[in-house]
Amino acid sequence: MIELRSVTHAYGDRPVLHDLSLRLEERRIAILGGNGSGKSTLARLLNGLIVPTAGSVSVDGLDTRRDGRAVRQRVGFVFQNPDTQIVYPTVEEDLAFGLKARRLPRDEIARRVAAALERYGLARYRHQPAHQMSGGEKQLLAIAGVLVLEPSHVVFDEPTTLLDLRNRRKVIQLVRDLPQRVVVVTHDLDMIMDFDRVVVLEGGRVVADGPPAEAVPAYVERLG
Ligand SMILES: Nc1ncnc2c1ncn2[C@@H]1O[C@H](COP(=O)(O)OP(=O)(O)OP(=O)(O)O)[C@@H](O)[C@H]1O
Repeated sequence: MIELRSVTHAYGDRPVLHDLSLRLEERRIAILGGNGSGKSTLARLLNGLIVPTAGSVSVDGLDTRRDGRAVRQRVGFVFQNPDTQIVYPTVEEDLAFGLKARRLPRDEIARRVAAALERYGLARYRHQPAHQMSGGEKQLLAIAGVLVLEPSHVVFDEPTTLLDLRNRRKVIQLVRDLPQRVVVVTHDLDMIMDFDRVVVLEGGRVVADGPPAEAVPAYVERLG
Protein backbone atom coordinates (compact mmCIF):
# COMPACT_ATOMS: atom_id res chain seq x y z
CA MET A 1 0.00 0.00 0.00
CA ILE A 2 1.13 3.55 -0.74
CA GLU A 3 0.09 6.14 1.78
CA LEU A 4 0.36 9.92 1.73
CA ARG A 5 -0.12 11.68 5.04
CA SER A 6 -0.78 15.43 4.98
CA VAL A 7 1.57 15.89 2.05
CA THR A 8 2.45 19.38 0.93
CA HIS A 9 5.00 19.98 -1.78
CA ALA A 10 6.53 23.26 -2.87
CA TYR A 11 9.12 24.17 -5.49
CA GLY A 12 11.00 27.01 -3.84
CA ASP A 13 8.33 29.00 -2.06
CA ARG A 14 5.57 27.95 -4.47
CA PRO A 15 3.34 25.17 -3.10
CA VAL A 16 1.93 22.88 -5.82
CA LEU A 17 0.36 20.16 -3.63
CA HIS A 18 -1.64 21.10 -0.55
CA ASP A 19 -2.13 18.80 2.41
CA LEU A 20 -2.93 15.60 0.51
CA SER A 21 -3.86 12.48 2.41
CA LEU A 22 -4.45 9.35 0.32
CA ARG A 23 -4.29 5.61 0.84
CA LEU A 24 -3.59 3.99 -2.51
CA GLU A 25 -4.74 0.41 -2.04
CA GLU A 26 -6.52 -0.41 -5.28
CA ARG A 27 -4.72 -2.29 -8.03
CA ARG A 28 -5.17 0.21 -10.87
CA ILE A 29 -5.32 3.88 -10.00
CA ALA A 30 -5.37 6.86 -12.38
CA ILE A 31 -4.39 10.42 -11.57
CA LEU A 32 -6.24 12.95 -13.73
CA GLY A 33 -6.05 16.72 -13.78
CA GLY A 34 -5.42 19.71 -16.02
CA ASN A 35 -1.95 20.93 -16.95
CA GLY A 36 -0.03 22.11 -13.93
CA SER A 37 -2.47 20.57 -11.42
CA GLY A 38 0.35 18.64 -9.71
CA LYS A 39 0.00 15.14 -11.20
CA SER A 40 3.66 14.58 -12.06
CA THR A 41 4.71 15.98 -8.71
CA LEU A 42 2.39 13.50 -6.98
CA ALA A 43 3.71 10.64 -9.14
CA ARG A 44 7.32 11.51 -8.30
CA LEU A 45 6.54 11.55 -4.60
CA LEU A 46 5.31 7.95 -4.79
CA ASN A 47 8.71 6.40 -5.42
CA GLY A 48 10.84 8.92 -3.61
CA LEU A 49 12.14 10.67 -6.73
CA ILE A 50 11.21 13.72 -4.69
CA VAL A 51 10.33 13.90 -1.01
CA PRO A 52 7.51 16.05 0.34
CA THR A 53 8.19 19.49 1.79
CA ALA A 54 5.85 18.55 4.65
CA GLY A 55 4.04 15.36 5.58
CA SER A 56 5.14 11.87 4.60
CA VAL A 57 4.80 9.21 1.93
CA SER A 58 5.21 5.52 2.69
CA VAL A 59 5.25 2.40 0.52
CA ASP A 60 4.47 -0.87 2.25
CA GLY A 61 5.42 0.84 5.49
CA LEU A 62 8.74 2.22 4.16
CA ASP A 63 9.12 5.98 4.38
CA THR A 64 10.33 7.64 1.15
CA ARG A 65 12.44 10.11 3.09
CA ARG A 66 14.13 7.56 5.36
CA ASP A 67 14.14 4.44 3.18
CA GLY A 68 14.42 6.02 -0.27
CA ARG A 69 16.57 3.30 -1.77
CA ALA A 70 14.31 0.45 -0.66
CA VAL A 71 11.26 2.39 -1.88
CA ARG A 72 12.77 2.94 -5.32
CA GLN A 73 13.43 -0.80 -5.59
CA ARG A 74 9.77 -1.47 -4.89
CA VAL A 75 8.23 1.24 -7.01
CA GLY A 76 9.15 1.32 -10.69
CA PHE A 77 8.77 4.66 -12.46
CA VAL A 78 8.15 5.04 -16.20
CA PHE A 79 8.80 8.56 -17.47
CA GLN A 80 6.74 10.19 -20.17
CA ASN A 81 9.76 10.59 -22.42
CA PRO A 82 11.65 7.29 -22.86
CA ASP A 83 14.84 9.18 -23.74
CA THR A 84 15.10 10.11 -20.06
CA GLN A 85 15.13 6.47 -19.16
CA ILE A 86 17.17 4.62 -21.76
CA VAL A 87 20.79 4.59 -20.70
CA TYR A 88 22.60 1.96 -22.72
CA PRO A 89 23.56 1.74 -26.37
CA THR A 90 21.82 -1.52 -27.27
CA VAL A 91 18.41 -2.80 -26.30
CA GLU A 92 19.83 -5.86 -24.58
CA GLU A 93 22.39 -3.87 -22.60
CA ASP A 94 19.77 -1.35 -21.58
CA LEU A 95 17.56 -4.08 -20.14
CA ALA A 96 20.51 -5.59 -18.27
CA PHE A 97 21.65 -2.27 -16.78
CA GLY A 98 19.34 -2.08 -13.77
CA LEU A 99 19.81 -5.78 -13.00
CA LYS A 100 23.60 -5.40 -12.99
CA ALA A 101 23.27 -2.41 -10.69
CA ARG A 102 21.45 -4.73 -8.27
CA ARG A 103 24.30 -7.22 -8.54
CA LEU A 104 22.11 -10.13 -9.55
CA PRO A 105 23.94 -13.27 -10.66
CA ARG A 106 24.88 -13.32 -14.33
CA ASP A 107 22.66 -16.22 -15.34
CA GLU A 108 19.68 -14.64 -13.57
CA ILE A 109 20.29 -11.41 -15.51
CA ALA A 110 20.52 -13.32 -18.79
CA ARG A 111 17.32 -15.21 -18.00
CA ARG A 112 15.35 -12.09 -17.09
CA VAL A 113 16.61 -10.11 -20.08
CA ALA A 114 15.72 -12.94 -22.50
CA ALA A 115 12.23 -13.23 -20.98
CA ALA A 116 11.66 -9.45 -21.21
CA LEU A 117 12.85 -9.30 -24.83
CA GLU A 118 10.33 -12.01 -25.68
CA ARG A 119 7.45 -10.70 -23.59
CA TYR A 120 7.62 -7.11 -24.83
CA GLY A 121 8.22 -7.98 -28.49
CA LEU A 122 11.77 -6.59 -28.45
CA ALA A 123 13.69 -9.75 -29.35
CA ARG A 124 14.41 -8.70 -32.90
CA TYR A 125 15.90 -5.40 -31.72
CA ARG A 126 18.17 -7.10 -29.21
CA HIS A 127 21.47 -5.89 -30.68
CA GLN A 128 20.13 -2.66 -32.12
CA PRO A 129 21.17 0.75 -30.87
CA ALA A 130 18.31 2.00 -28.69
CA HIS A 131 18.60 5.55 -30.02
CA GLN A 132 17.67 4.32 -33.52
CA MET A 133 14.31 2.96 -32.40
CA SER A 134 11.05 4.77 -33.06
CA GLY A 135 9.29 6.67 -30.27
CA GLY A 136 6.85 3.80 -29.68
CA GLU A 137 9.57 1.15 -29.62
CA LYS A 138 11.59 3.26 -27.19
CA GLN A 139 8.57 3.61 -24.91
CA LEU A 140 8.18 -0.18 -24.86
CA LEU A 141 11.89 -0.55 -24.10
CA ALA A 142 11.66 1.98 -21.28
CA ILE A 143 8.68 0.12 -19.80
CA ALA A 144 10.43 -3.24 -20.21
CA GLY A 145 13.51 -1.76 -18.49
CA VAL A 146 11.40 -0.98 -15.44
CA LEU A 147 9.40 -4.21 -15.40
CA VAL A 148 12.46 -6.42 -15.75
CA LEU A 149 13.38 -5.25 -12.23
CA GLU A 150 10.11 -6.80 -11.00
CA PRO A 151 8.89 -3.88 -8.88
CA SER A 152 5.80 -4.46 -6.75
CA HIS A 153 4.22 -1.13 -7.78
CA VAL A 154 4.62 0.72 -11.08
CA VAL A 155 4.03 4.44 -11.60
CA PHE A 156 3.54 5.66 -15.18
CA ASP A 157 3.73 9.35 -16.06
CA GLU A 158 1.64 9.86 -19.21
CA PRO A 159 2.73 6.63 -20.89
CA THR A 160 0.64 6.98 -24.06
CA THR A 161 1.13 10.67 -24.85
CA LEU A 162 3.86 10.25 -27.47
CA LEU A 163 2.45 7.12 -29.10
CA ASP A 164 0.51 6.40 -32.29
CA LEU A 165 -2.72 4.43 -32.13
CA ARG A 166 -1.10 1.01 -32.47
CA ASN A 167 1.55 1.53 -29.82
CA ARG A 168 -0.96 3.27 -27.59
CA ARG A 169 -3.14 0.16 -27.69
CA LYS A 170 -0.11 -2.01 -27.00
CA VAL A 171 0.82 0.02 -23.92
CA ILE A 172 -2.78 0.11 -22.66
CA GLN A 173 -2.96 -3.68 -22.94
CA LEU A 174 0.41 -4.09 -21.28
CA VAL A 175 -0.64 -1.94 -18.34
CA ARG A 176 -3.95 -3.80 -18.13
CA ASP A 177 -2.17 -7.16 -17.91
CA LEU A 178 0.31 -6.18 -15.20
CA PRO A 179 -0.17 -8.05 -11.94
CA GLN A 180 1.35 -5.20 -9.90
CA ARG A 181 -0.32 -2.14 -8.43
CA VAL A 182 -0.19 0.54 -11.11
CA VAL A 183 -0.63 4.27 -10.71
CA VAL A 184 -1.00 6.08 -14.03
CA VAL A 185 -0.86 9.83 -14.59
CA THR A 186 -2.68 10.44 -17.83
CA HIS A 187 -4.96 12.59 -19.96
CA ASP A 188 -6.02 9.45 -21.85
CA LEU A 189 -9.56 8.78 -20.63
CA ASP A 190 -10.01 5.60 -22.71
CA MET A 191 -7.09 4.04 -20.92
CA ILE A 192 -8.61 4.29 -17.48
CA MET A 193 -12.29 3.48 -17.97
CA ASP A 194 -11.82 0.04 -16.40
CA PHE A 195 -9.50 1.22 -13.61
CA ASP A 196 -10.47 0.70 -9.98
CA ARG A 197 -10.03 4.29 -8.89
CA VAL A 198 -9.53 7.75 -10.37
CA VAL A 199 -8.11 10.64 -8.34
CA VAL A 200 -8.70 14.07 -9.87
CA LEU A 201 -6.37 16.96 -8.98
CA GLU A 202 -6.97 20.64 -9.44
CA GLY A 203 -4.60 23.29 -8.15
CA GLY A 204 -2.76 20.69 -6.08
CA ARG A 205 -5.88 19.46 -4.28
CA VAL A 206 -8.05 16.37 -4.74
CA VAL A 207 -11.37 17.48 -6.20
CA ALA A 208 -12.82 14.08 -7.09
CA ASP A 209 -11.89 10.55 -6.07
CA GLY A 210 -13.82 7.40 -6.94
CA PRO A 211 -14.57 4.85 -9.63
CA PRO A 212 -14.13 6.07 -13.25
CA ALA A 213 -17.89 6.28 -13.82
CA GLU A 214 -18.06 8.99 -11.14
CA ALA A 215 -14.67 10.69 -11.22
CA VAL A 216 -14.19 10.98 -14.98
CA PRO A 217 -17.44 12.93 -15.61
CA ALA A 218 -16.52 15.18 -12.66
CA TYR A 219 -13.14 15.84 -14.29
CA VAL A 220 -14.63 16.50 -17.73
CA GLU A 221 -17.17 18.89 -16.24
CA ARG A 222 -14.51 20.83 -14.35
CA LEU A 223 -12.22 21.11 -17.38
CA GLY A 224 -15.06 22.13 -19.69
N1 LIG B 1 11.13 21.08 -10.86
C1 LIG B 1 10.25 22.06 -10.77
N2 LIG B 1 10.63 23.30 -10.35
C2 LIG B 1 9.74 24.31 -10.23
N3 LIG B 1 8.43 24.21 -10.53
C3 LIG B 1 8.01 23.01 -10.97
C4 LIG B 1 8.87 21.88 -11.12
N4 LIG B 1 8.15 20.83 -11.56
C5 LIG B 1 6.89 21.28 -11.69
N5 LIG B 1 6.79 22.58 -11.32
C6 LIG B 1 5.55 23.39 -11.30
O1 LIG B 1 4.62 22.76 -10.44
C7 LIG B 1 3.30 22.81 -10.97
C8 LIG B 1 2.75 21.39 -11.07
O2 LIG B 1 3.52 20.69 -12.04
P1 LIG B 1 3.29 19.14 -12.40
O3 LIG B 1 4.31 18.78 -13.44
O4 LIG B 1 3.25 18.36 -11.16
O5 LIG B 1 1.83 19.22 -13.03
P2 LIG B 1 1.08 18.22 -14.00
O6 LIG B 1 -0.32 18.15 -13.50
O7 LIG B 1 1.82 16.95 -14.13
O8 LIG B 1 1.10 19.02 -15.37
P3 LIG B 1 1.07 18.51 -16.91
O9 LIG B 1 -0.27 17.87 -17.16
O10 LIG B 1 1.21 19.81 -17.64
O11 LIG B 1 2.24 17.61 -17.10
C9 LIG B 1 3.42 23.50 -12.33
O12 LIG B 1 2.99 24.82 -12.18
C10 LIG B 1 4.89 23.43 -12.66
O13 LIG B 1 5.30 24.56 -13.39
